[in-house]
Amino acid sequence: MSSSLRPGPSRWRRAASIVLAAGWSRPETATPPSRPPPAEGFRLLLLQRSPHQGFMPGAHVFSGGVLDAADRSADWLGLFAPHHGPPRFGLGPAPFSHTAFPSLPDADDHKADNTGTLPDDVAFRICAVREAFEEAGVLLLRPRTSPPGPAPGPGLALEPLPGLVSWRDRVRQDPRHFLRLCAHLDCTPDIWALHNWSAWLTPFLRGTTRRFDTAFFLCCLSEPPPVYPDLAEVVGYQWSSPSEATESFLSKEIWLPPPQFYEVRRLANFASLSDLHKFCLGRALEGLERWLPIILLTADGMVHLLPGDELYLEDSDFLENLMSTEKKTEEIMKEGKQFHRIVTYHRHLYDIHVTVQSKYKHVYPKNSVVRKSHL
Ligand SMILES: CC(C)(COP(=O)(O)O)[C@@H](O)C(=O)NCCC(=O)NCCSC(=O)CC(=O)O
Ligand SMILES: Nc1ncnc2c1ncn2[C@@H]1O[C@H](COP(=O)(O)O)[C@@H](OP(=O)(O)O)[C@H]1O
Ligand SMILES: [Mg+2]
Repeated sequence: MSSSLRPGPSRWRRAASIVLAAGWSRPETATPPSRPPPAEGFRLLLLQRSPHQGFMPGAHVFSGGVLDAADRSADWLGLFAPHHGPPRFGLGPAPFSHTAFPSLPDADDHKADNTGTLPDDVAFRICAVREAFEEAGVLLLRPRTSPPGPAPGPGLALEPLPGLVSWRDRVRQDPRHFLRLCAHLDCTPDIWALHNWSAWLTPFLRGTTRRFDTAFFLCCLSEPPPVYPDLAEVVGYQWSSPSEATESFLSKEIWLPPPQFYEVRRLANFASLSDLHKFCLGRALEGLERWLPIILLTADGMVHLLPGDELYLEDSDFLENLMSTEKKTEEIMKEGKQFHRIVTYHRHLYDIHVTVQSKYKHVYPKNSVVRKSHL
């Protein structure tokens, strides 16, 4: 096995994303009769990125984007008062923090003076809520008069906003308008409905110039809100259960990047929205590991190695490196035992292998089995 070096540290963009899971009671008009109804009682919002995006063009992803200084502004304090404020804004005790591999060179927005700004736990949630509004027109807000603390069950998005298009244009042009929109509606971002779920670093691949350090939050809604793609960054959307999303991916209707595929498969462990919601509440204190996938190029494919896999090396050289081997993927798989990896055979065929125990009370996906007919 060899490693391949590329000069220069990447510029990391801190970002946030929401996995929006909604209960589903609509008639099954969208499911063709040839397909069985989905096994899971909830669906996930997948947004289709524009083919003109510089990063992951055309991919189906969860809504999300880069943290803006406006998401951390102390101007939010007045809106959260009087019920919520520093240090935790009603988010409950801080989750355990875990020794994180890798440590990153400071993100650009961290180099600025951070005094007087909101804590990360709040700012990333505001970012994720703002991006869901910008990209999908979904408003995850809560009236300022609501009782403090997290809601006991799945929530609801706000009704469609009169003047959506002009508000959205203003927010897209200047994210500071999002605070003004919230003040106008006498609401705050529903930060309490966003549960820590995962955190992914964009893996190193030759030619990848944009890399993200993304916090993924999970948000359960009792029913799917109307979605209005912005038709700029996002050109379409679908609500799919984990099994439907997997099927759409395998049948080449949609393309999912590996981390999003992993999350979809992980969510296939849950039979219902209430199970998923209870699970999120139950592990609120457990904290997260931020994962840097390391790419192993094989003679005929690519493997995304994840922490815990026997080939994964906690070596910061792999922030700017990949591994390569002259062996074929099948040979590499036969040689190993301790797996936490996504094997990519081709653009529309990934296989997840997990033989390690999950950490911090999270769930990992079940092994997925390659159908030889797809190879
Ligand atoms: C939400 C994003 C940060 C997008 O930000 P943008 O809307 O472009 O400002 C999105 O990049 C995201 O969800 N990132 C988290 C994980 C990630 O970076 N995934 C990319 C993986 S690419 C990959 O695995 C290599 C491949 O193409 O096979
Ligand atoms: N009409 C459009 N078509 C394609 N990409 C667009 C677009 N309008 C904005 N974008 C891109 O979407 C990204 C903004 O994403 P977000 O707000 O989710 O972080 C920016 O990419 P860059 O990050 O490359 O500048 C921006 O250039
Ligand atoms: Mg985006």
